[in-house]
Amino acid sequence: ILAQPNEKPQNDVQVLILGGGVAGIIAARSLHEKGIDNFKIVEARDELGGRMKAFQFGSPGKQVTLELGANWVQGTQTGDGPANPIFELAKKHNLSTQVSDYYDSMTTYDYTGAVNYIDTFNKAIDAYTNLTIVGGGRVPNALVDTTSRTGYSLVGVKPKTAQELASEYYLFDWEYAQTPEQTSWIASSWANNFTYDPDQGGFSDGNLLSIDQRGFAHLIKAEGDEFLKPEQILLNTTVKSVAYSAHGVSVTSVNGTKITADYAITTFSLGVLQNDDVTFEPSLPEWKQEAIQSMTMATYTKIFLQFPDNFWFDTQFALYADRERGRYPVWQSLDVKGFFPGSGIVFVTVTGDYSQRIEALPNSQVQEEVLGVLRSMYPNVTIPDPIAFHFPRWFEDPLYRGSYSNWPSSFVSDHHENLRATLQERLWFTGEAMSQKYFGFLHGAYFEGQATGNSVADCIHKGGCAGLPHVEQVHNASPYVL
Ligand SMILES: Cc1cc2nc3c(=O)[nH]c(=O)nc-3n(C[C@H](O)[C@H](O)[C@H](O)COP(=O)(O)OP(=O)(O)OC[C@H]3O[C@@H](n4cnc5c(N)ncnc54)[C@H](O)[C@@H]3O)c2cc1C
Repeated sequence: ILAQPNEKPQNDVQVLILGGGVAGIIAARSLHEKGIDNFKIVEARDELGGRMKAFQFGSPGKQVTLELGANWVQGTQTGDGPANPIFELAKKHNLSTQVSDYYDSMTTYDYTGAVNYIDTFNKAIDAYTNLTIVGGGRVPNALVDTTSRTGYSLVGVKPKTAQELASEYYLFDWEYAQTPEQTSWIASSWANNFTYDPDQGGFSDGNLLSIDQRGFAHLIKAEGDEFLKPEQILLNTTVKSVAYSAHGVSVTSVNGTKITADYAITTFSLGVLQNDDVTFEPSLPEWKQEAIQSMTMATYTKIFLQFPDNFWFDTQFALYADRERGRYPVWQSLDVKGFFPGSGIVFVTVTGDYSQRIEALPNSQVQEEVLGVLRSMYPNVTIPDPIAFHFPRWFEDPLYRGSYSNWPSSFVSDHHENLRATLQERLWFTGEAMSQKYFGFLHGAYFEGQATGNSVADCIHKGGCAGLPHVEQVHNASPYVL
């Protein structure tokens, strides 16, 4: 039977929220707060939280709950200034955290062993601060973006030695998960200033590490428990395709379930969108694809080791300067006061291309390389085999394809607008990668989820809306002329 021309098709729900991470849950909360409860969150995994993902680590009897993904509340609050909403959720849900002392609890090493180069390290802190101030200062003058490497050079910083390069790495790559060459000067300065610099509208320069044994994701799960009903959550359901038109959306899962809705909000990571892990019908327009492929999905990898006994530094952090920049550089002890004393756990972080490299290797080879670095750091200690060893492969994981987004200097404001833009007035895009000020961060996912949830609710209340606009073609400010 053909539908009558004016008959409005009945959809299963008003809004489908695709993905149950921070952005999805906060989008749902915003809908709920505006009186829209006819929504469903569709999540591939068996739990909510997304990239807030805990696991049990350690040999039997010595196990601790640690975080494979997000671990820090980055920027908290200064006085009664703006607060990081993740900090507020951590307080509200009594999350157990510890102050992470990035700058003053540091021991330095290079490939010859323990070497004190704290002076070099402190100079790198000043260089980075200067980089972000001058980078932010380009915005009011409408100066063109460049890479952060260009920025460093323009503020007179040209690291050369292994110790200088490791110090730079700690300030830069360890945050953005990519090199200064791969990263926008303006966008990285903004992300830094709006998060860490209260003088620029940021929260604070404090960082809290979650040590909560319910997992860091407890804060977002507990928030969800306050308003989500069981019928609003569909777990263990991997979305395969999303069909969209001016009349609504239809979502099909890998096991064939089909759900229709008036609106859909996708929260898939940038990596998932880039890799066609979910397909769209019709395929995404050229301007949307250009935006998706022009932003970068970076990777940040924590490699966990547990030893029978602690033989290492007694600070929270250690920096290792290899001959090769980015080779197992940032070490963090959890076997330290306030964290998990007696646990025998230490972890090392790699990022960017180095993360992709180790994901392609067998665990045994990565373990050997890491032990080799420890032997360089401690030439006089006989390093035993670890009793537990683990690292996640975020880049290979088809639900993420990396850890968080990073903004390259070729990604311009119009691309950013197009990344967020609505399709056919029905299909909305949100998540950390869509945040202009806080891409990469949990609070970026939060603010984007909130903004999208509010916009979709307003749209429904108005009986429809155009959604967020796009730019059909992204042009150079002044064209190339032959
Ligand atoms: C290793 C690592 C360290 C980090 N450290 C920090 C930190 O210390 N502090 C900080 O602020 N941020 C950190 N981040 C970033 C932070 O975790 C993210 O910005 C944030 O969690 C993103 O939330 P989201 O809702 O946008 O995306 P996601 O959490 O990715 O949510 C999307 C959801 O979609 C689901 N999904 C994907 N594909 C499908 C499909 N086909 N069908 C159904 N569901 C699907 C996923 O399972 C996921 O639950 C880190 C991330 C990683 C990976």
